[in-house]
Amino acid sequence: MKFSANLGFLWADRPLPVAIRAAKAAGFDAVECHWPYDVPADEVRAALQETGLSMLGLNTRRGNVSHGENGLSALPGREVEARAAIDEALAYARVIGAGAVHVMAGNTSGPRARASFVSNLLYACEQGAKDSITILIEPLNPYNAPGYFLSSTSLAADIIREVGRLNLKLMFDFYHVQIIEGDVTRRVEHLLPLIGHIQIAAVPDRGAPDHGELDYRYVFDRITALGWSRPIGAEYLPGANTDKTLGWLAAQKNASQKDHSHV
Ligand SMILES: O=C(O)[C@@H](O)C(=O)CO
Ligand SMILES: [Mg+2]
Repeated sequence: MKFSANLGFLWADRPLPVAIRAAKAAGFDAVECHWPYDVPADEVRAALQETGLSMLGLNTRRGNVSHGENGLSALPGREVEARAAIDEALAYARVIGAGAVHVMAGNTSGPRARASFVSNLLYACEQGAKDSITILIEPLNPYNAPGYFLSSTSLAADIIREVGRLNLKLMFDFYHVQIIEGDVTRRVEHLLPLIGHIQIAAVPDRGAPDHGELDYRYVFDRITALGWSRPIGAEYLPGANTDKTLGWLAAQKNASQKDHSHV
């Protein structure tokens, strides 16, 4: 199995280029991030080139975070800002060679919000398709993201079908999906054709994926059996020292080496 370090959480205590090097040293196969915009894209690209890691994805800006905003793309009347955030994310992704942009919906609800989201996603898909960039949408649970528009995988699947673009995909974060809906391994199987990226964390504390109510050894076996071979995003809260939380990664790497030596 392959894993991507989410540098929004892992090694978040250091500048992004340094965190990229730490992920390489720890044995990750790729990296991903949340909002890299304070760091010049050239510096990130240089660290990626030096380590040979790919940045899988990044998020659009959330808007006015101090006022509780958590994305702009489903907010009626905010289309100009939403599209500027999409343009900014796509431009950054192009410079660093990132394959995906997560378009954040925001805190809202109702039919006008849905229409705004669909229209902004169509825009994002059209712009992203020029450089083969995938657009991701991610349901977030109500504890971490109260009032977030995209509140379930079924709503996400409906919207993906309505937008009808091949480069619009679901970000299936086991942490959120377990809290929102449960039944995670049946759900990942059912939604597989729509899924563009998978993320993991322990539930309910969002720590390393080695404890809590989900047994990730079982989850990893199921995902592998379904044919998923792309890196899985480790998006968990490591506390003060990320390097001390990586026992689960070493265990997975050892297990895959043993599987290969038996072939
Ligand atoms: O799960 C999350 O919170 C993230 O994947 C994210 O991109 C938005 O907060
Ligand atoms: Mg996530």
